[in-house]
Amino acid sequence: MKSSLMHLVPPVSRDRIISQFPKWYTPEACLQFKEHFHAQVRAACQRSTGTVGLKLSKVVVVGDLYVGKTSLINRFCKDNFDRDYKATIGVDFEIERFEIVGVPYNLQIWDTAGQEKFKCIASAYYRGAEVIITVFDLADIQTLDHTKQWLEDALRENEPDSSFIFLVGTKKDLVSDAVCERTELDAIRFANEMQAEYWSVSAKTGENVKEFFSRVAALAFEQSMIKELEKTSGRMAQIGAGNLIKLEKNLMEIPEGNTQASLSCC
Ligand SMILES: Nc1nc2c(ncn2[C@@H]2O[C@H](COP(=O)(O)OP(=O)(O)OP(=O)(O)O)[C@@H](O)[C@H]2O)c(=O)[nH]1
Ligand SMILES: [Mg+2]
Repeated sequence: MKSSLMHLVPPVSRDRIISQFPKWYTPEACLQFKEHFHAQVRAACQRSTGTVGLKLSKVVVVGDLYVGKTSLINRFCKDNFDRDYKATIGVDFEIERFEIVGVPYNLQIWDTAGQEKFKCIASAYYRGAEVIITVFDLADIQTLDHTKQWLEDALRENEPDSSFIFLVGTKKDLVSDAVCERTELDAIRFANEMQAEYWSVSAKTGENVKEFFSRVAALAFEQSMIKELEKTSGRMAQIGAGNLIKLEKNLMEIPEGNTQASLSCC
């Protein structure tokens, strides 16, 4: 039964297969400087029999109207770009399939409306976001000022410290390198205050779009795997301060000689 169902699912496209941890955009505003997946996560992925295949993380994209949220998502999910503006009404979502360290994984990407009149509809979908992407327009600096409010609204609907936060400057193609660099300085300051990782992208040219979503997927995947390991090992796993993970030997297959694994995530 299982194998016949497997045949119905087309393979994940090559550029959605992640085996190395994708790199950050700038070290000045980076959530985690890791270069590899956590050892326990890799081990769990190798043991995985496919039951973790239904993994899905919720991503919510917020920001002012016209900043390019829909365009960013469409560039990544459909590889297209529409120069005409069609306002998002309420919310919309896409599911994007990945394979991370051999394990099938999905991002459910929620595109929300930036227009004030749709805000109460859109905010009903903020709950349970593992990732919050706050978007502004590199060519319209005022939209950066509004990102903190968008983030605050999204965080209000979620448990404290339960979401990864990204700040994304869009329309990189519309600004010169000098303007981009200047705006990035402000954006990086904002990102640090918001405890967000920063990226500059262009939906028009596609610059940094795949890299950005690969990074989102890898961070969200690892976090959800760690949560699952914590759950399955129950009392034994504990995430300590500074993102240290400590897992007992018998359950987590730690090499002989170590009484405890203690690996920094960042
Ligand atoms: N040159 C350029 N234009 C862009 C880019 N991204 C979006 N745009 C344009 O900006 C306009 C707004 O883009 P949308 O993606 O619809 O904006 P939005 O944030 O989804 O807007 P709402 O749905 O109203 O919240 C459209 O005309 C897009 O073609 C980009 O990277 N470069
Ligand atoms: Mg939109």
